[in-house]
Amino acid sequence: MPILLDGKKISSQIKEELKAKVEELKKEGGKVPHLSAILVGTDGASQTYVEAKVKDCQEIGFESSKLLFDDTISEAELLQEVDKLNNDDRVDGFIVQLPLPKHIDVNKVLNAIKPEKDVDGFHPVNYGRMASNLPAYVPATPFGVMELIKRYDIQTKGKHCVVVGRSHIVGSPVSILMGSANYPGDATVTLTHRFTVDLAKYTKQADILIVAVGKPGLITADMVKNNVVVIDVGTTRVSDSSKKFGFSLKGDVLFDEVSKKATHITPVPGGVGPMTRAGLLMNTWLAAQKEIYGKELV
Ligand SMILES: Nc1nc(=O)c2c([nH]1)NC[C@@H]1CN(c3ccc(C(=O)N[C@@H](CCC(=O)O)C(=O)O)cc3)C=[N+]21
Repeated sequence: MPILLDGKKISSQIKEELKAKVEELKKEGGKVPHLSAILVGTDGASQTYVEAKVKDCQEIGFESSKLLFDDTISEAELLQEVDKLNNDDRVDGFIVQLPLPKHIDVNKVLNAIKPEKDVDGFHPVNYGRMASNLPAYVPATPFGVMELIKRYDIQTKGKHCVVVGRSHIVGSPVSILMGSANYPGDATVTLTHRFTVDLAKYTKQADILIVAVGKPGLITADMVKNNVVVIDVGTTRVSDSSKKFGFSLKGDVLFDEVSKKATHITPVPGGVGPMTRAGLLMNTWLAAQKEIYGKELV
């Protein structure tokens, strides 16, 4: 049986570590980190995620706040709210929960966030710094993937890492990080996406397979080789009447069959999802300590 990459356990460890740091900081009379979230509309998954973030903050002693807006809010009004948070000294970092309603230009909103407070790491300045191997906020999900690899001591140097999905939030940054001159990194990276012809041809070559598409069951056992490390970033809600809330979470990988060939694999739920939340907390800590931007000119 493969080793389960237990994101729930590792994220709890990270939260304990941050909690200890907050307690230390309080003793020294320092300012407690404050994370804020903007949520537009009533998308179920987004609400759940923002609630979870508030709970995480409470658990480790961070301050948090959420700003809720109707999905009729105009782009101009939302940009004003972003600016308020940019200029609010009490707030160390904030996120604008995605997706946004169609009438709002996502890039305009993300670009309006001060890079110093962009704890999601979605601003082009943070993306560019990350790609240049400069201090930057790494987006929460890529952070979670890297941290799982690190804490399970998985070797990446010289390995063939195949990434499926090229989103700006997961696939692209993960491919940059895995190919970078760091640990985790130093891998040979293949980035595949919706126009890749014969996906299986590539996934079969993977020593490390990272899948971030959002299509349940995309990766089957015949698409991987033996002894592969599998990281499944997909968390799609699929209706399931046997479940309390009427849905279950499904990854992009058919866990039961693929796990038979893997040395390490993430479960869904309980894999990358909780690590994403830990990544956001970590970035908020870095923002409050001014670790990324405080000590140099941007
Ligand atoms: N500005 C912004 N930043 C984000 O980071 C962001 C976003 N918008 N929009 C939506 C996606 C999705 N996302 C998840 C976070 C945690 C879990 C998570 O904790 N999942 C748990 C299960 C949670 C449950 O039971 O529903 C798990 O996989 O075990 C999942 C998905 C963050 N996102």
